[in-house]
Amino acid sequence: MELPHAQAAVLRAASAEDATPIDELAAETDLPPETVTGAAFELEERGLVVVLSREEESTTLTEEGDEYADRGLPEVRLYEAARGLDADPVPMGEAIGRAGLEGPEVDIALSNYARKGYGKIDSGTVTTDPDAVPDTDSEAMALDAITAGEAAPSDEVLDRLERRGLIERSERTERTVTLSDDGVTALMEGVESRETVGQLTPELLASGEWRDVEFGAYNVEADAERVDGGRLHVLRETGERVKDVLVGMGFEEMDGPHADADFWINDCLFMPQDHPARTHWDRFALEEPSEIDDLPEGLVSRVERAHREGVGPDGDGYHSPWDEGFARALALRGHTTSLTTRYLSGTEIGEIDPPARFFSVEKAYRNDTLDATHLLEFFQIEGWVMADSLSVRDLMGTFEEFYAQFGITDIEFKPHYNPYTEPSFELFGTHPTTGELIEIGNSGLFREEMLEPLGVECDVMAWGLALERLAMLTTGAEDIRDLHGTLADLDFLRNAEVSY
Ligand SMILES: N[C@@H](Cc1ccccc1)C(=O)O
Repeated sequence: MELPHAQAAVLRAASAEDATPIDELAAETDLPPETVTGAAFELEERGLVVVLSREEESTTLTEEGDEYADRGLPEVRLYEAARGLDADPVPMGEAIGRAGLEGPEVDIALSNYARKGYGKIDSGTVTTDPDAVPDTDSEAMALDAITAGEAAPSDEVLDRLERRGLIERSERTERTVTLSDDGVTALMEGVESRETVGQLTPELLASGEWRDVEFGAYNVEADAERVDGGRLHVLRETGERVKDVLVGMGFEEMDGPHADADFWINDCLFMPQDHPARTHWDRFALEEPSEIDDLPEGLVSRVERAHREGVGPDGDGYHSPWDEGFARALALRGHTTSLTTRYLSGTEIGEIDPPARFFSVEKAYRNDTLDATHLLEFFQIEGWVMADSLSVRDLMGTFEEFYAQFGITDIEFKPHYNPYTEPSFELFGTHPTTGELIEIGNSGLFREEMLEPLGVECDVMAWGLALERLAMLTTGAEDIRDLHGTLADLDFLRNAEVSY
């Protein structure tokens, strides 16, 4: 039988008794592993070998892990150094010096010391717990086992080492090749190798040689090196997708300033000036410039009147002070509803007649406490629909249609309160992995006290949805900080898929 060179070599190197790993065949045939894999699959297609694939998890030490495997974990070294000194408690500086800890190792030692029960660190001194046994430190033992290529330690220890950046775990496909009966027969009858050409070159073309050579087939299943090229950030990708969906639903995009007057951010929304969200605690005020130059005069007095007296014959205002200076103050917008008030007032693109639909996917800024579901700046999916007659059913139907585009069909609504909408609803979605209900948005029908001063005479339903929360539902991220910011998980960002 005549076979291309690589296939003939692999066939000769394979055995009928043992399953030989690709790496071994590569070493034996002096061919690159990708070529061996390709040849093995082609031989399997001819029925001459059997290729078995198995997923293997491999663990390797990082540079830092390697160093600790060699010199000991910083916290263990600190414990041993402190034990060796004749005092208890030991002055910290002395223990650190004796342990030979330098630079970042000092913090690493201190932060793991108490966690592992080696003793206490208190006002510049170190105490040692006489019962601690650093010789059996599970992390140190795991580092040793990995170095020696011994059986994998428990997942829990591996997780901790991975979080400390001491190991890297990766999955690879391990393939083995075994001769089939037909393969053995072919070898006994004799196999000759024939050269094949892997790549068409300008020389082959120019010389006309391409007419006579035999080209090797492409193997699209061969293992290839993984290359992490650049890609759009999941949030950006989700945002782009949201825009496409909304444009598809007939919405037009709004645009406007990130730093804006409180007038547009709050006063036009019938937010009383003494509302708790308007204190300096919650907003990022601008120092320079601190005030907007121009506000539309007529609108300012209509808004002031609504705040003081309410709207309509039975209207009632807030009976609280209203000050134009307060309305002029500039801040980073705490919600993108400032774009909605600008557009509804007619100052951006002129009067808007019903029916109309507008949206934005833009940043908002709040002085919140950072946690798994809150960031200081985040993207809001703002939107509103203006029509002659709208009901809560229209609002719910719009959300159902919107979220269904992302595969989310189980949103829940909860009655809520906003000074500018009546009725108001909060939206919740179920997290795909934790099963927890998370808040994904806020919505309602704008009330008269807001619409009348803006000169809007028909119904408007509106909402602000959190883009990050939508991304958490579609990607399964459990912590918003995995998506965005200094703690973002690169692996997650490389692999996350935006599902819809
Ligand atoms: N501005 C609200 C969202 C919202 C917009 C419009 C109407 C109702 C609610 C928020 O940030 O939570």
